[in-house]
Amino acid sequence: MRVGCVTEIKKKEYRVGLTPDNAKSYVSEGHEVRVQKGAGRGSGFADQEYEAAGAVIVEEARAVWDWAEMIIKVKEPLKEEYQFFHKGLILYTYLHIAADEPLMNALLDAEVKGVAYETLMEDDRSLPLLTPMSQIAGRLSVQEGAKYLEKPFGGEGILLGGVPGTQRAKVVILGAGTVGSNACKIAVGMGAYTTIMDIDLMRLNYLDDIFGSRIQTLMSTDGAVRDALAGADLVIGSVLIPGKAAPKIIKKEYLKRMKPGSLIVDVAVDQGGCCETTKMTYHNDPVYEVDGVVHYCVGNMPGAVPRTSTIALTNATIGYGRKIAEHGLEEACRKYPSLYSAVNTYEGKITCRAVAESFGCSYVKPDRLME
Ligand SMILES: NC(=O)C1=CN([C@@H]2O[C@H](COP(=O)(O)OP(=O)(O)OC[C@H]3O[C@@H](n4cnc5c(N)ncnc54)[C@H](O)[C@@H]3O)[C@@H](O)[C@H]2O)C=CC1
Ligand SMILES: CC(=O)C(=O)O
Repeated sequence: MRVGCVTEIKKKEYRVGLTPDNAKSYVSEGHEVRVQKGAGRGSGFADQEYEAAGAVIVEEARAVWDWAEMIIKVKEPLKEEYQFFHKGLILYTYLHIAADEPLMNALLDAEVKGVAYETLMEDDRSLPLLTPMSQIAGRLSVQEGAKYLEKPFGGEGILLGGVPGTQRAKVVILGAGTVGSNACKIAVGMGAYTTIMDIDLMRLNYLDDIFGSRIQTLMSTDGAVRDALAGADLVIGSVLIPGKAAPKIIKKEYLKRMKPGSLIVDVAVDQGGCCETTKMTYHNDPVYEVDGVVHYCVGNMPGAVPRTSTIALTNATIGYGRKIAEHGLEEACRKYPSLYSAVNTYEGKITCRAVAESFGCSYVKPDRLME
């Protein structure tokens, strides 16, 4: 298969979809690999390393997109990239279509086979291609939260762990999955008074077993969320219903009950955000204020630590990518059926139920189209 990797063009995105080691794996299995010049630089990988691995470096993005049968990326394509879509192209990347109708339409119009990292679900309901970035974003959410609670950065000026004789900061984490549990680990480690909420009691049981009395677990109901926000210094939004737009569990009216200078880090912004006042921000200008509450809503948080993130992401994506390259998407799905869950668009149809439900559109099971 002809496998291509392009430079990410999202603002301050330094990750890359393919490392030189990954390129070597594809080449050694008989595939051809093209990489856009400089694609790996932000993650510390030089063009020469890709060449040594057997990849061909080309100057222009178009020379990769037009040639490739499969493009391996990190972030959802931006509007400038839609012109490169072509029929039958396998696009293996984060797509987050439920929050991006123009992208959905562009993929359907061009009949791209959109294989989304974030919806690939294994039999045990794990999300192996989302997990590594969620681990990173969860840990970063508290790190960034600590920074933007500092007065010079617009926050209320509270230290997460406090010092003897002062109040610790109150951290409320909404969603106890991968982002939430990683945020919890760091918040507890920094000495914050930490509450974590979910609708899944099993997740709360699990975290209670791990952290014991160092955390407060709470069932996430509308009233409990509203009350928890009232005393919070740092709120982390980490809810997910895979493939769907995030539920808006932080209502605008609740902000009025929050402390001036408190902070919401809405990690779920890539699925549209779990707060009614969330708007996507970027690393170069990550925060804004609504009703005195600071919002941090960066949709590519792991892009801030690209060396760690690229390696963590590609450790997970390479295995499925090699299966697709070896067998083609259709045969790979038949042999490894969990791959069907990643196919969001195919032959101009939406093939992910949750995405279709988010837009009230019809949905076709991908295996029916691939018969
Ligand atoms: N902004 C960024 O850079 C990044 C964003 N993310 C996003 O973070 C979000 C969370 O991802 P993961 O932790 O991996 O998902 P996950 O599936 O591991 O956890 C989500 C949790 O949310 C819970 N949940 C669903 N509805 C809820 C509600 N109404 N109240 C409370 N909890 C609720 C679920 O039960 C689940 O435990 C996703 O949208 C993901 O795409 C992930 C990585 C980077
Ligand atoms: C999950 C995702 O969209 C990211 O890591 O940027």
